[in-house]
Amino acid sequence: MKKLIKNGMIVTATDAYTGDILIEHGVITGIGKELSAEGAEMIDAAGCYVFPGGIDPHTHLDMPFGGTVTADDFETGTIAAAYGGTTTVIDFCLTTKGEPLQQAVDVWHAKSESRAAIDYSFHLMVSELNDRVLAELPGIIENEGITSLKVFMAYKNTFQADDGTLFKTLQTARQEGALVMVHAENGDVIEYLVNKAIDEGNTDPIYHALTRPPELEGEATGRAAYLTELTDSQLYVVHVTCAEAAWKIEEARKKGLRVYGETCPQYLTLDITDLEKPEFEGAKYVWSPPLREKWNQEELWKGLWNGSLQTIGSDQCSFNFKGQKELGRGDFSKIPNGGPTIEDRFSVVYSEGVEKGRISIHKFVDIISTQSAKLFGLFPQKGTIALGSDADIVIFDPSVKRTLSAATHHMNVDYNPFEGMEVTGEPVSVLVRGEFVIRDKQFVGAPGRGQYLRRKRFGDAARPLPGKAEVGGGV
Ligand SMILES: NC(=O)NCCC(=O)O
Ligand SMILES: [Zn+2]
Ligand SMILES: [Zn+2]
Repeated sequence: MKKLIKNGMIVTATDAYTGDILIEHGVITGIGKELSAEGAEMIDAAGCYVFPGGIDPHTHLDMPFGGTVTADDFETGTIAAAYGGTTTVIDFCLTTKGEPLQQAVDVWHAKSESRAAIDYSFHLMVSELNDRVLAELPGIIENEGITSLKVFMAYKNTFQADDGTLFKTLQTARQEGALVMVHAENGDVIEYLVNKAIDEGNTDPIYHALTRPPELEGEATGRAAYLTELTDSQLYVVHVTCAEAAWKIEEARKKGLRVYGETCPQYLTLDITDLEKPEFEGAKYVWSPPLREKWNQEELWKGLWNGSLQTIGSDQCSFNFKGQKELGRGDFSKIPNGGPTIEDRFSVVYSEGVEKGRISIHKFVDIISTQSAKLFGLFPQKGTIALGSDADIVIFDPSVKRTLSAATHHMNVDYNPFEGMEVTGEPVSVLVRGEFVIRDKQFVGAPGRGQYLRRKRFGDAARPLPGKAEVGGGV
């Protein structure tokens, strides 16, 4: 059925104007003033912003980690994401050494296809790059449309790959048009510091942060950037937490390298003192890389504003406090790393960023949606409000004031790291491909309605040609 969203303030990464949006067959077919369309359902957006749906480029749903599995799967995670204004997620498909890549991808399809309530895609983890993987990878990129590869430089003895693997992944990505993503921390030195701390009886959650100092994130970020330069490839550094890493990305970009950075709402708002909360509550704030000293937050905001950081990922990786985070009582290294942030990513960044005057509303749209669509080969199908784009839309009321809490969130987890935070603004209704998923703050979608997205290769639209149908992927 046709829909007409009337009188909202339409905001993209570049424009803001009051107008109407016509939706037919899931895509935007009209944008203008005082549009009318026979038989269309009218949706009043007066007093609200009308944003492109949020794109979360970094989630871990239904993921095994640290001897347990994340509390949110593709059903609960994507429903919570939709409540929060996110209409697409890109999740990390894990691989293990020796396993055919297609088998790993099939496992991720099985986790998601009947469960996802919003659209989704996968990045592929590269744990080794031998002849077998080299032979299989081009087919996965082409057939699955998985055009981003993830290399962990930390988590020794589990996910960590060596520098040779990172180097070969960058080379392959250059040839195949893929974007290499790195978790940038020096895993070898961290392993040494963690063992030393435990041996010395330093087992509380705060030691998670103290054994992963910012220099080790900056060092790994710089190393990855040099390898990117050497291979003339492209690099995306996930979850940047600190000035040391942000400055390395800035330096690489000044050299003209294709190096990009993501940060997360938790690094913009929470800090290392949260790990000192009593009664083991500090475990709720264990992420890798860890929360940093507060002054880093303004450096991250500056990086977003000046363009050295491009995107905001949630790094959703939820574990219950009871029974999961508690696995690390008496040994911080056994606390499952990660937290529940998929739902509040959009509103925390809007409220702390736009409402507090740190970024413009266009920059907000850019970092919460548009840049992820561009970097990960989804633009302009996703990431903007334009003729022909999917009607992934958030109707957002900027006048609402509310308090974030586990008591009211929709994630399948028993705490919220932003508990008690006052935010301004709330997604009222959210549409994915023209269908309501959230209507008047209620979930009206269904698990399984989300579609898997095959993505374009990195930089495919660096120069779109007139007469060719497809554009997108350009940055
Ligand atoms: N970030 C985190 O602590 N957990 C999720 C896994 C990862 O992204 O490193
Ligand atoms: Zn990571
Ligand atoms: Zn992650």
